Parts: sequence; C-alpha cells; structure tokens
Amino acid sequence: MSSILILGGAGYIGSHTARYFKDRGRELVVYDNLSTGFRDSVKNITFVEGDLHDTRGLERVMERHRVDAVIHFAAFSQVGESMVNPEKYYYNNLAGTLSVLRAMVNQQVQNIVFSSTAAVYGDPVRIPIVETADKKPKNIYGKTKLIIENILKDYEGPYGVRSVCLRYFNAAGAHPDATIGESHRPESHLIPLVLQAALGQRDHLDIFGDDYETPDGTCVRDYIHVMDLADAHYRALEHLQRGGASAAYNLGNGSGFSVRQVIEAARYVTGREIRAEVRPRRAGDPAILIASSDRISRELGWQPKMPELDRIIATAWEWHRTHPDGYER
Ligand SMILES: NC(=O)c1ccc[n+]([C@@H]2O[C@H](COP(=O)([O-])OP(=O)(O)OC[C@H]3O[C@@H](n4cnc5c(N)ncnc54)[C@H](O)[C@@H]3O)[C@@H](O)[C@H]2O)c1
Ligand SMILES: O=c1ccn([C@@H]2O[C@H](COP(=O)(O)OP(=O)(O)O[C@H]3O[C@H](CO)[C@@H](O)[C@H](O)[C@H]3O)[C@@H](O)[C@H]2O)c(=O)[nH]1
Repeated sequence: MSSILILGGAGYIGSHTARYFKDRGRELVVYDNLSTGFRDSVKNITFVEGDLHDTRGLERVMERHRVDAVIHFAAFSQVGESMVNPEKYYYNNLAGTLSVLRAMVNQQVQNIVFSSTAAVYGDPVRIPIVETADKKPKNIYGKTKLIIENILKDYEGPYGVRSVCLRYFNAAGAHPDATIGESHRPESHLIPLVLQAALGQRDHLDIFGDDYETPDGTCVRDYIHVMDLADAHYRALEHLQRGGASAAYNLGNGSGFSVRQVIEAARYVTGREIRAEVRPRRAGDPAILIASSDRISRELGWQPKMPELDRIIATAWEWHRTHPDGYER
C-alpha cells in the first residue's frame, strides 16, 4: 500500500495533521529532524529521524514506504527571528525544500501539499485577503515561503509535480483530547505565551506595539484552529490524489482579533490574572491579517468547525494546563 510522507510531522501543526490522517486509516510516515519538534507528539506513528537536506535519506524513505504524496511542514517559522538571521531561514526553508523536490523528482512522487503562510502577502491593501492579492512579504520568513510557492509552479510542467499551497493565518489551539498541543522552545507565539502567563510561568506578556492603525493599536490576526488546518490538509491531499489541479488556498476564520482581545479572551477562559506590558513593535509585523477562505470552501468544501476564539483558546488551555512543561525532550 502506498503512503504519505509527512515532513516536519513532529512539529505543532504536523503532529495534529498526522493524527488526523492516522485516525482516518491513512498510511503515513513522519520524517523530522526534531530541531523544533518532539518525538512524543507522534507516538504510535511510523517515524524516521532525518533532515530535509539529506536528499538520499528522503529518497530511501520514499522508496521503502512507497510514498505517493508529500505533506511538507518542515521549516523555521518565526517572523522576528527571520529578520535577524535570514541565512538560517534561506538555508533551511529554501535549500531544504529544493532537496525535497529533488528527491520527489528522482522518485517520481508527484503530489505535494505545502505549508505556506499569510506572511506572503505583507501589508494587505484590502481586508479580508483573497488569494489573488499582491504578495509583498515584509519579512524574510514570508519571502522564503513565496519563493517556494513560485518554484513549485515551475516543477509542474517538466516533472509533473502538482501542488496545493495552504496559506495558513495564525494556527492555534490543541487536539480536543489534549494529548498533543502547541510547544515551541523557546516559545514565541502569542497564545501559548499568554497561557504561560496565566499559569504563572511568566510574570507578564509583552505586547509588541500599541501604536498600529487598528482599533486598540495592537496587531490584529486571524486565529485558526489546528484541527481545522488538519482537515484542510486532508481535503487538499484527496484533491491532488483525485488528479485535481495545483492551487493555493488561504486558511483562516475571516475574523480578526487584536493582541489585547486575545489576552482578554484568555483571562475569561482561564479565570486567571494575566499581566501585560507594552513594548516597542517587533520588526516585520503587518498591522492586520485577516483571511478570506472562500476559495477553499468553494473548491474543496472546507469549513472551520471551531471558529470561535474562546473555544480555540479553551483547547489550548486544556493542553497547557495538563502539560505545563510541554513534551519531554
Ligand atoms: N504556526 C503557525 O501559525 C503557522 C502559520 C503559517 C504557516 N506555518 C507553517 O507551518 C509549518 C509548521 O509550523 P509549526 O508551527 O507546526 O512549526 P514547528 O516548528 O512546530 O514544526 C516544524 C517541524 O519541522 C521540523 N523541521 C524543521 N526543519 C527541518 C529540517 N531541516 N529537516 C527535518 N525536519 C525539520 C521541526 O523539527 C518541526 O518538527 C511551517 O512550515 C510553518 O512555516 C505555521
Ligand atoms: O509576546 C508576544 C508575541 C506576539 N505578539 C504579537 O502577537 C501577534 C501574533 O504573533 P505570533 O503568535 O508570533 O504570530 P505571527 O507573527 O503573526 O506569525 C504566525 O502567523 C503567521 C501567519 O499569519 C505564520 O506564518 C507564522 O509562522 C506564525 O508564527 C503579532 O502581532 C505579534 O507582534 C505580542 O504582542 N507579544
């Protein structure tokens, strides 16, 4: 039986997606170098430790597991860090993906679902953002993802590689059974940081700028539940395996919440005190990112099942509360 290769499947979104596929009886193998991921996030799932840059290693896995499709999550993904260390991002995200594509071409694997991002758009001219909007990334991280999207288009004609690029807005939440959840070390994402403050693991949360042109001056983002993202990957892969055309889709809930609103919602959900202090802006942050996900709803029938911010935060809280130290290393 053929299987799906999940690159970066031991990370936050990858592990939830791997679980979602496994629960639906799909054969899969996770390949990850554990640089930011955790072996314990993919218990009971076939796992190979390896690096994207090891083309031959990837080819061996593709051969051995009869891989006919790749879902590619493996990347570095911190906006702020990409601005101070661009080389780290170009080398891992871009050079790493070229190695994946070489292995796919050599092994004639022709379907790929790629983790792209809202960061490809930069400062949007219109809200909500549609897929055809201008793409002028404001940070190096977004640039690496946009370059890869363009490279993928060039691999279709000559090599027959069809791709779906999923441009997620801000992934959040945890599996409803709270056995897996979000864990980055060091943590840089807003919701886990807010919940760490609620747990008393941090004294307060830094708000990066309150002088943006938004209703309360803090940045607005579109938070999307990680299980809704997993479902979108499932649909995207089925689409490719049915012979569907290459495409790019936004994934968000279509509503934006400011940093202050997220903190307020977390206070409500947790019932805990959360202190916050305003700091200067973080480099590379657009003021507002809100998705239109109409295209994926129309073409793949995707609809978010957990769009409410309080519920998203409640699932994250259940994970953080029961796993205050995250996964074991
Ligand atoms: N978290 C978000 O809000 C968000 C939003 C938009 C896009 N994305 C994209 O989604 C993907 C997953 O994000 P995440 O939040 O789950 O990140 P994550 O850091 O939790 O997961 C990334 C995984 O890739 C692995 N990895 C990284 N470089 C590798 C390499 N060279 N070889 C093998 N494995 C490697 C890491 O060990 C980790 O398990 C990334 O591509 C990210 O850019 C994330
Ligand atoms: O301690 C913190 C951390 C974050 N923020 C702000 O909170 C918002 C969300 O930040 P974060 O959780 O770091 O996410 P983003 O920088 O928006 O990036 C996420 O969302 C992008 C898509 O929108 C993805 O591409 C990235 O991979 C993913 O990390 C931003 O305005 C940050 O400035 C703070 O004010 N204080």
